[in-house]
Amino acid sequence: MYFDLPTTLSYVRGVLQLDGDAWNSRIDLFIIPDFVSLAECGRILEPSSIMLGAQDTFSEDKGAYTGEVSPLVLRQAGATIVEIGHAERRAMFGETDETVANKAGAAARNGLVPLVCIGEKTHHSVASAAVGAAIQECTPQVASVLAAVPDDTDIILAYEPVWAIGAKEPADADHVVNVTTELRKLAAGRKGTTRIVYGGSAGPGTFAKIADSVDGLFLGRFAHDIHNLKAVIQEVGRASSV
Ligand SMILES: O=C(CO)COP(=O)(O)O
Repeated sequence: MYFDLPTTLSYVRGVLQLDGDAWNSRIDLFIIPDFVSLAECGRILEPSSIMLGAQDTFSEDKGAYTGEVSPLVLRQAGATIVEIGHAERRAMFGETDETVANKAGAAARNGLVPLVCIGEKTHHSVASAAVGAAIQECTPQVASVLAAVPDDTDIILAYEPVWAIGAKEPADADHVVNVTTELRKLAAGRKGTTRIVYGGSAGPGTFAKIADSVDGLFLGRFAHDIHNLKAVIQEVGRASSV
């Protein structure tokens, strides 16, 4: 909800026009606009390989759930990804691990890639304690989702420590590496791909330091400026080609 409708559409057109060499075929880019803008964004992005996502979904496909948004309709409207359980949904709208898991199952049932946000609420000042506490808090968030989706579903886990969202700086690289390395083990042996992206004040310089343990970034405010977005994509391209 940072953008209004015209701003979203002009932003998406701008991303489409980014220089062709801003990213290479090894980088997947997704944009996740609000529900109302989604279908029009899909039409704009159609000629490109940029993926479209929704910011939430309901857990049922059809029925008496006035005001909710069906994962079936999201798929029909052009979404291929759906974000679930963002920290704001959990904090302000009462979403629990169970709600999130049900939504992830609904996304998978409809052929959408669930992009599930996980992350600890607070940050301990002692680094070693912070890692252990984060793993403890995130483990049930991940486990409940893995139990709710078929084993061959491709999923994305967005590790977003709540305290690092909307902050001045991203989480410390060592913290991200240590936590995501452990969380990745929970998905070992799955048939589907499990990608982990980092979010929370991510920007220039964030990816290179954590590239060994994460597959990408989930950019918020920093990406609102297309030039910033382009700079980060180029940086990710450099870091992932070495
Ligand atoms: O919540 C986020 C992405 O979902 C991160 O937002 P910021 O990068 O603005 O902190």
